[in-house]
Amino acid sequence: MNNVGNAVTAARIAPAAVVVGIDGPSGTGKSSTSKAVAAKLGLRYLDTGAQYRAITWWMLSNGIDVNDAAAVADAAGKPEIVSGTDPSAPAITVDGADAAAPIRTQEVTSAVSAVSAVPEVRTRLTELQRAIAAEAPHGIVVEGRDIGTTVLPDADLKIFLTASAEARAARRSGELKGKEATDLAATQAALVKRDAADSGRKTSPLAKADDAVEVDTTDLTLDQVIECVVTLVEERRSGTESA
Ligand SMILES: Nc1ncnc2c1ncn2[C@@H]1O[C@H](COP(=O)(O)OP(=O)(O)OP(=O)(O)O)[C@@H](O)[C@H]1O
Ligand SMILES: Nc1ccn([C@H]2C[C@H](O)[C@@H](COP(=O)(O)O)O2)c(=O)n1
Repeated sequence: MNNVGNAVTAARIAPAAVVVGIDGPSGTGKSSTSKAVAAKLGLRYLDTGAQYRAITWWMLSNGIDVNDAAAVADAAGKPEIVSGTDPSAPAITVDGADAAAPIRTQEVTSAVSAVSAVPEVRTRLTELQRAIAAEAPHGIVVEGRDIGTTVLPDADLKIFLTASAEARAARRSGELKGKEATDLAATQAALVKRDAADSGRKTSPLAKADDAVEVDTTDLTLDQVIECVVTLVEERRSGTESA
């Protein structure tokens, strides 16, 4: 076969790039599911929550009052945030410094909803997220709170994960065991409070897109959720699913 023939065959065989948005409240399994689905399907992966955490960490490290929306807005353009998109080794740097560990502290978790509610922060990160998604050669799984509604409204597939507050708190407590005291009721209260703040803000709140597929993960294992999403992506790619 000549070069033109090879190129035509390759184009027929290679699946088109696919863009998947996965949203949902905290602890529903977005990160675990997104990473696994991306790895299985050879797609890139973007954790937009890590970006909101990174900008929050920068604000705290630079003495910005995170409850002063005007101060946060003024500083929103200053930090340089770089996200890796390898699902097996997600990375994030702020001004060249590795931010993977510091963005997971309780201090950042408590402050992130206030910083995320500032429109200038959202505009900046939304632009960054769209640019990263546009550059993914075979497609990408992007997880967050507003991917289906705002960041990538034309995504090929939108998933909205849910789970009961009890199940989510139990999952989180399992993660914390041995590291911090695990008070299930306090963990659940903190989750519910952060969800309320994220759902209640004016600019691109946590919400299910009208055309998203809702998956309740309360009684599903992580493997079952991953399998479900992989099947939905494959159906979407082959055009066999009902719209
Ligand atoms: N279906 C499931 N069954 C049991 N445990 C799960 C399930 N899905 C995820 N988990 C576990 O729950 C914890 C939270 O999952 P994960 O971090 O993926 O959630 P998330 O939605 O990304 O949370 P956040 O928005 O707070 O980052 C992890 O320890 C993960 O292993
Ligand atoms: N698209 C997004 C992603 C995240 N956020 C905010 C709201 C969350 O509470 C916070 C941390 O996210 P997590 O690491 O828990 O996924 O970031 C948002 O507003 N929009």
